[in-house]
Amino acid sequence: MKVTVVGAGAVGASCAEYIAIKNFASEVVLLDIKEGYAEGKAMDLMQTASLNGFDTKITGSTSDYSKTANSDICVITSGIPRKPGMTREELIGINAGIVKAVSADLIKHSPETIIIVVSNPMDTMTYLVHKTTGLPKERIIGMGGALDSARFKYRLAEALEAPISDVDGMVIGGHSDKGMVPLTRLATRNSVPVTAFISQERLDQVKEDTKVGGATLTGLLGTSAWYAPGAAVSGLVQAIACDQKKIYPCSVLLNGEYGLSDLCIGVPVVLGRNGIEKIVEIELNDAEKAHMQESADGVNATNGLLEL
Ligand SMILES: NC(=O)C1=CN([C@@H]2O[C@H](COP(=O)(O)OP(=O)(O)OC[C@H]3O[C@@H](n4cnc5c(N)ncnc54)[C@H](O)[C@@H]3O)[C@@H](O)[C@H]2O)C=CC1
Ligand SMILES: O=C([O-])CC(=O)C(=O)O
Repeated sequence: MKVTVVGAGAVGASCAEYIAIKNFASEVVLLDIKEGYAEGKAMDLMQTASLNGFDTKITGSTSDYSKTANSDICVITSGIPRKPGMTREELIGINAGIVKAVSADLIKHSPETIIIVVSNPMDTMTYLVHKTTGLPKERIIGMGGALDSARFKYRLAEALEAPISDVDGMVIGGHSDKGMVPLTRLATRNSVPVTAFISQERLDQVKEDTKVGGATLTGLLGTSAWYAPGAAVSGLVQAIACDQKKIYPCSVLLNGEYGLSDLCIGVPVVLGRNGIEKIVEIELNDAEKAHMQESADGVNATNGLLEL
């Protein structure tokens, strides 16, 4: 199993590290445009192999896509991150050109690959990859919901004063400060609805804290987060590589599911060796449907800024 990660910055390197530590891939190629940077990150990570007990071979490349040839999975993290006070959508001007060029270079050398898009604004970048590569829709996956759901569970556990392993919940919708739809109605603590333990008011606070999870970290760090994003990507990569058939909310091209078409937005999917093996349709209530439609309107507005 060969995995390429484009962008050896904060998220790309974290993602490569978690993939390696989980020890399921034979090879990870890190590629970056900055001379020597990916090679340096790869060497540093390889020097953790004997300490962390993995056999994955990590190599680096400066813009040489021949090194990525025949990758089973390619992850795109190249592009600029936001700074405090910015929205993800403001990154479109620079990141669209990068994502378009990178995805074209990747499929030239790995025509059968599955692409995972991370660069922001992620739902729109995922849509761009669909529009410009023509890869089958099962093989283009945007990562956002896995991360947002992890943050939701963190906030739920905090509010419930419960261990995170006792908590389950999912965030669908767009990966944006306003567009996320944390499904509080379906969140549980060990199969018991969380509303049995906390007030609606506290749950609403959990929902709001989840939606601004990325912005909160950007305010604290001065740039956006990387540990949980890297871990979330590694989860998707592992689900595909190991044919786990796990359900993760991912940004995928919809064709009528959830009453939406011609956009990529977060919905639960089954991930396996073929990429997106099934889109899971949950029965939403009226408020959730309205929130999902608002979220889709936001994603469509950003998609409208693309020069296709
Ligand atoms: N979807 C999600 O949940 C998340 C998305 N992100 C996004 O991921 C992206 C990367 O974030 P960070 O790693 O923190 O940024 P970073 O600045 O640390 O790393 C980005 C890397 O991309 C490289 N790069 C730029 N243009 C390139 C090109 N044409 N080819 C190859 N490499 C190129 C840069 O040299 C840099 O090393 C940002 O757009 C950020 O908003 C970050 C966290 C979560
Ligand atoms: O907040 C950002 O800009 C990066 C990101 O998508 C996240 O951490 O959720």
